[in-house]
Amino acid sequence: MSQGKCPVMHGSTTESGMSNTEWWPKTLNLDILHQHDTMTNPMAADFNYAEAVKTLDFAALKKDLLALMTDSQEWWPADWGHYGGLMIRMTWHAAGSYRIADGRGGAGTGNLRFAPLNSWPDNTNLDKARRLLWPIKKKYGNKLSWADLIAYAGTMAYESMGLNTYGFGFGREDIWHPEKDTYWGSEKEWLAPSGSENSRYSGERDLENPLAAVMMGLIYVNPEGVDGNPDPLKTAHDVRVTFERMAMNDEETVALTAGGHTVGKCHGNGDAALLSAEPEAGEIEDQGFGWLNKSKRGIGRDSVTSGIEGAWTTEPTQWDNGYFHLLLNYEWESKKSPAGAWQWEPVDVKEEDKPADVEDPSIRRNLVMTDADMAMKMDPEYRKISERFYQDPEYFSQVFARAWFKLTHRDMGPKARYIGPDVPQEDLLWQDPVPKGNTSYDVQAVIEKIKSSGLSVSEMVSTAWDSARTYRNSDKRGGANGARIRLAPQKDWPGNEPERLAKVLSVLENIAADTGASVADVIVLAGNVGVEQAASAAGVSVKVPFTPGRGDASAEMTDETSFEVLEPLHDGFRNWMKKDYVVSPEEMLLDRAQLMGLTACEMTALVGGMRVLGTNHGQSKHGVFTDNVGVLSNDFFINLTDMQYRWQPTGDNVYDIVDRASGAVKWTATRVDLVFGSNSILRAYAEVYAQDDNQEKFVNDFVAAWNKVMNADMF
Ligand code: HEM
Repeated sequence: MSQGKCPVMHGSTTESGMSNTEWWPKTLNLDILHQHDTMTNPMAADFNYAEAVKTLDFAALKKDLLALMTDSQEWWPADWGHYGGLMIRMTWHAAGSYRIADGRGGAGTGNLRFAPLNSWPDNTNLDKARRLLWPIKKKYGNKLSWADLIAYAGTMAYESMGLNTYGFGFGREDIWHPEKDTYWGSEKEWLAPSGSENSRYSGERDLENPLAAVMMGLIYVNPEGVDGNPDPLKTAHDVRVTFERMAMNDEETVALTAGGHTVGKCHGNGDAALLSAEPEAGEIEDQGFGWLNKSKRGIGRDSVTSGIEGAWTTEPTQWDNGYFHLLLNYEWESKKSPAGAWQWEPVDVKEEDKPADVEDPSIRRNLVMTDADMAMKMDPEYRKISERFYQDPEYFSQVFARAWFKLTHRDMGPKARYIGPDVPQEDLLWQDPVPKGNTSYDVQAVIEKIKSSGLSVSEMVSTAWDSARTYRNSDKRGGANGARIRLAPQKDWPGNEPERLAKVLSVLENIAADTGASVADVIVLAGNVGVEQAASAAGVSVKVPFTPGRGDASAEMTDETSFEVLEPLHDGFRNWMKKDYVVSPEEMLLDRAQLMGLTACEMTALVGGMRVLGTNHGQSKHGVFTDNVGVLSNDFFINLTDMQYRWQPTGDNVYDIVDRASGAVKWTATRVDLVFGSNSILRAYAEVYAQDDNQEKFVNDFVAAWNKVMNADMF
């Protein structure tokens, strides 16, 4: 070893150097399909959180949390002796990263513990909130996930401050490493203003999808104003866009903002430059704490979080109607906080309206509003709602309690996943309710009727696939349960081939009516029958497992608009793309596979099977490189890896498969097909399936992956 070289091998142990995706930025990042597996999970493989949490002593937990709220600790004292504001902000920031476009983000996984969220500028000092909760987490152990505790703490904070909350469902299972699939934006700088490099904005302030926050490192809008310039009307635009992307309408938005800021305060009584780095960049001796003020006191009345300073209401530890009273009755002027941030302060404020200092009740402090709060007064629509809430505090409390419940549960999916004594009885439209389905019909009789219905393998398999493929693991929405493929808007989506769909559905609906099975079950059963027939044609006898019990949702149970985000704009499994997108078709395939909870291997088996089953959208001739459509053979992989052929681009993501010897065009393929031959990892899988003795393995793997898709939403 030459002198001066480090004796420790770099790479595997100490630093990662350049990753493959950095060397070759266009390479597919298959890692997104291999997250949260048993190797990263400290719990035993048979640990089932949903079962464990059922054994939690819910009453004791509630009591402990209520006690914690007013048990101020010297290392991070509670403002006015109450941690409610801090806990609520933590819960809101955990839940508020949810966005409807891809269902990612949200409080459902406990991702606030990990980068980047644990270190986002907007999440400053929420590390303190989690450390305050640690004794409770430690006490209840594996029966209580961090994700549930983070969501519940804010809810209990509201209870402790006098709000009658709407309910709570447990059941959020923790992840153990940061999510690799969530796109938070392309900017390379925290809080980069719009218009800077890789900006998320284009045109007339059009926010890139699926993003829902206006800046890298914020949950929603900039509290000082758009790009830091106070202007409540401009901020109103940002608030509306971002809250809509969190599934909130105007009324819910006003309720949440006002209800959030009815309690707690902003922290900016000091110099933000004195704070240490965020947790992920902190010194080792800080032990995961960030934003420490090591040179000055930096706690209590001297703490700095957002840089804005002051409380919104006179009694910030009580649930009351003070927010609207003050917002609507005072004139507000824009001022700078001690930390130099823009904020709004009341003109000629009455002494009795001023809140007390957080440490010394004999001192009175000034009130404050952020630019977003001012939007609740200045935007005409928001103002109408604010005035109604001001006039009717009881109505405000009810709307807020429901919106808070939605905020903290929206990414949990169906109500069947909620656990605990406080789950509300009522079915809510945003939960996409599905009635319980019949389980006592004669499954074999249904199968026989399907077999003699005259439907082709392609028709049965495509319909079942289309019914199930809307499922996304991110927020557990969509899927075959409910048979919403019969209803608007799904039945009319071009990706569902409405004409073919209507024909197949009319046959399957009759079978459902004759047998007592739900249409949802019959759709899946027909798909299974198609797969079994195609496997048998390939000489492999398989029985696709089936569990009955799906229900049929009605149009009244379906919020059409909210289903629009589930429309597949690309489905690489059916070789379909609605239009050209910025990202490549193969990246969209990966995105869909990730949302469906598939591994790269399962994705490969499914694509290979779907191609030979004749399920390409509109029976497109591209991608079907077999002479035996409808037979579940491994032909796709055999032909893909056969050096007898070469692949020639012909434009529009389409390729000719040319016989090298004769020069004849044998079949045609798409980019998505070719990725299974070109990407080194996917090719490795394709080679497995192309091997001479692996036809049966291929069928079994296809069936297992198929079954996973068909049952993904059975909770
Ligand atoms: C319109 C978007 C919103 C903006 C721009 C915004 C902005 C802010 C800012 C700047 C702070 C001060 C943080 C600090 O310095 O400690 C804050 C605190 C807080 N926010 Fe919001 N917020 C918004 C919406 C919400 C919502 C929807 C909720 C909950 C439903 C909420 C609940 C709270 C609470 C409870 C605090 C007090 C934290 C404490 O007392 O430590 N906010 N917010």
